[in-house]
Amino acid sequence: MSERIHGNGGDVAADVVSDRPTPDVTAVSTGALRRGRPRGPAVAATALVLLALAAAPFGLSAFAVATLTLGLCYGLFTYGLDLAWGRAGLLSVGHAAFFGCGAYAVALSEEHGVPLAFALAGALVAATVIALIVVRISLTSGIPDAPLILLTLGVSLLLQKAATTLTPLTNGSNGLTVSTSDVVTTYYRTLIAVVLVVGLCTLLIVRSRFGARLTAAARNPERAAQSGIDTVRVRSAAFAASAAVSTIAGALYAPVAGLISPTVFGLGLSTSVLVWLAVGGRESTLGAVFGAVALTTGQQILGPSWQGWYVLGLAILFVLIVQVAPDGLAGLARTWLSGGTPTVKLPPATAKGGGSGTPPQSGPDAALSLQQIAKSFGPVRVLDGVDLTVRPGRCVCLIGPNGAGKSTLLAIVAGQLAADAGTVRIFGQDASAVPVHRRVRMGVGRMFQIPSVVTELSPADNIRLARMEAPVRADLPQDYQDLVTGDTTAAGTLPLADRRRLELAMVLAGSPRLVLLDEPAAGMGRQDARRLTRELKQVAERTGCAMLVVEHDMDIVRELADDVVVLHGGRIIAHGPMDEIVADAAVREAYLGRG
Ligand SMILES: Nc1ncnc2c1ncn2[C@@H]1O[C@H](COP(=O)(O)OP(=O)(O)OP(=O)(O)O)[C@@H](O)[C@H]1O
Repeated sequence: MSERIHGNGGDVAADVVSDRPTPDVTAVSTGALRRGRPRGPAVAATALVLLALAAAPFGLSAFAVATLTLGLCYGLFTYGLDLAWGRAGLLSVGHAAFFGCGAYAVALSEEHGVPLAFALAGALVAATVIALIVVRISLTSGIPDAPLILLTLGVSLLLQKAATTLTPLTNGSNGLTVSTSDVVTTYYRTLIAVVLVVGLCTLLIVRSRFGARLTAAARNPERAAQSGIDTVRVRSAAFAASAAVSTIAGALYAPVAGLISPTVFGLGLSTSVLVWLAVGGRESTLGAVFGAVALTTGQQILGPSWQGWYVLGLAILFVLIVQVAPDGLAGLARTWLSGGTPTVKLPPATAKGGGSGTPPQSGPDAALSLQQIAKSFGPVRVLDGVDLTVRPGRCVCLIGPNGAGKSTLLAIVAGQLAADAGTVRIFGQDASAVPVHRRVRMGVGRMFQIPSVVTELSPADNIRLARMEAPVRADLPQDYQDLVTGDTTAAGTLPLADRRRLELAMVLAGSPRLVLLDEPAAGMGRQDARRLTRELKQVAERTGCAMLVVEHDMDIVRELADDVVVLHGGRIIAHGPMDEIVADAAVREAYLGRG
C-alpha cells in the first residue's frame, strides 16, 4: 500500500509500503554565538547521531525512513532559522516564505519545464534579496524586533496569496505535483550529506572573524557598534544566509512532499519551525536538527491517534521550554555537561586583533569640533545651535540641568543619533554622516551611562572583541591585565564597579583618541566613583586622549575637568574653568537655581 506522510507545509507523499494508518497532523508551533560548550561530548553526540541516521535505512521500516527524511528537511529549515533567530538574534515569524520559495522553484520547474538549476538559482536570489530588504528596513528603523516580525509575516502572507491567485502558473490552491521516485532510500542519504555539508560550512563561518562579529552584534549591538563592528551589515548577512538555507531546505522538501500548495508559505509552518528550534535549542546545530526530527516524528506517530491532544501537548511543551529552559534541550545538555551555565565564547578567529580602519594621521587643532548642532524630538527643540571644541589631551565636562540635552549631544557625537543641522568634525574630518562603527575607527571610544559590555562573554573575550576592529593595536595598561588573564565567568555577573572598569578597559583596548563618557560614576558608591575618577585621569595623562564627559557630580567634575561647558535651553550658556563656572551668574540662575 502506498502511504502519504503529511507535512506542515502540505501533503507529503512517500512511496512506501506499510500497513500503518495514514498519519495526518497539523502541528501548532512557534522560535549566536558560540557557546563555551564541552567539546568532547558535543563531538561524540554528533558522531553518534550521524551514525544512527546513516544506519536507519537498514533497521527501520520504510515509513520510519520516510518520516526521518521529512524530519531532515525540516531539520535543515530549522537550522536555517537558527542562523537568524539563534545566531543573529533576529526573530522571524514568517520564515516559511523562504522555505516556500525553494519548494515552489522545484514544483514550477517540473510543471513548466524550466531547468531545475535555473529555477533554484532564481529562488535563491529572490529569497536572499527579499531577506536583505526586509532585514535592512528592520535594522535601520531604530525600533527593536517589531518591524522584522511584521515584515516577515507580511512577506509570507503575500507569497501565499500570490501562490493562490496566480492560478495559470501555480494551479492555485490545488498546488503542483512533484515526482517522488526513490524518495526513501537514495534521497534520504543525499539529504544527510546536504545537511552535513551545510552544517559544516556554517560552522566554519560561525567560527570565523565574521562569526565573532555576529556574536557581539547579536548580543549587544550597541557595544558591538562601539567596538567598530558594522552591526547592520553583519546581521543582514546572517539573515540572508538563513533565508538561503531555508530555501535549499524547501527545495529538498518538494520531492518528499510530492505536492506543493500555498500552505507551504503559511503561518502554520512558520510557527512550527519556531517551536522546533525553541525545543531543540538555539545556537546549536545538533539541537536545531534534533528538535525538528524529534517533533516531526512525534507528529507522524502520535498525531493521527491523539489529534488535538498532540497539538495541546506541543503547546504546553513550548511554554515549558520557554519558561524553564530558554536555550532548549541543547542548552539543558550544555548546562548539565559543564556543571553550570556555560559562558558564551568568542570564536578563536579574533585572536589576531587589529582591524582594518585607518587611525587619524594628522594632528589637527581639535579632536572634536561641533558647529551649530541642532536637534528636535517632535516639536521639542532639544539642541539649538551648539558650538563646542575639545582639543587633544583636554578633558571637557558637559554639565546642565536634567533634560538639557547633554546625552543627546553625546549620542550625536558618537553617531548614534543624527543631528537635524550642524557639523560634527572629528580630528578635522567631517563625520556628520559617518556611522557609529566608522567613527570608532576614526578614534572615538565611548562609555555609556549603564556599563555596556557583552554580558554573556568573559571579561577577556570582551577585551578581545574590543581589540578586533581597533585601528591601532594597543597593549592594555598593567592595571587592567587581570581582566585579560582573569577568570572566565560571564561579565554580566560582575558587580557594577567591575563592569564599569571592564568597559573602560574595552574602550582603552580600542586605542581611542577621543573618549565620550556619559555619567561614568552613575550608580556607584563614593569610593568606587573616586577610584574611577582617578583611573580616568591616569588614562588621560597616559594616552593623551581627549575626553568629553557628561557628569552631574560636581566633585568629579572638579577633579576631571580642564574646561566645563554648561548646556541649558538647547544652548551653551557658559564655558571655562570650574571656578569661573561656579561664579557665573547665568549658570547659578539656570543650573543651580539661584542668582
Ligand atoms: N529618543 C527621544 N525621543 C523623544 N524625546 C527624547 C528622546 N531622547 C531624549 N528626549 C528628550 O530630549 C530632552 C533631552 O534629553 P537628554 O537625555 O539629552 O537630557 P540630559 O541633559 O542628558 O538629561 P539628564 O541629565 O537627566 O540625563 C529630554 O526632554 C528628553 O525627554
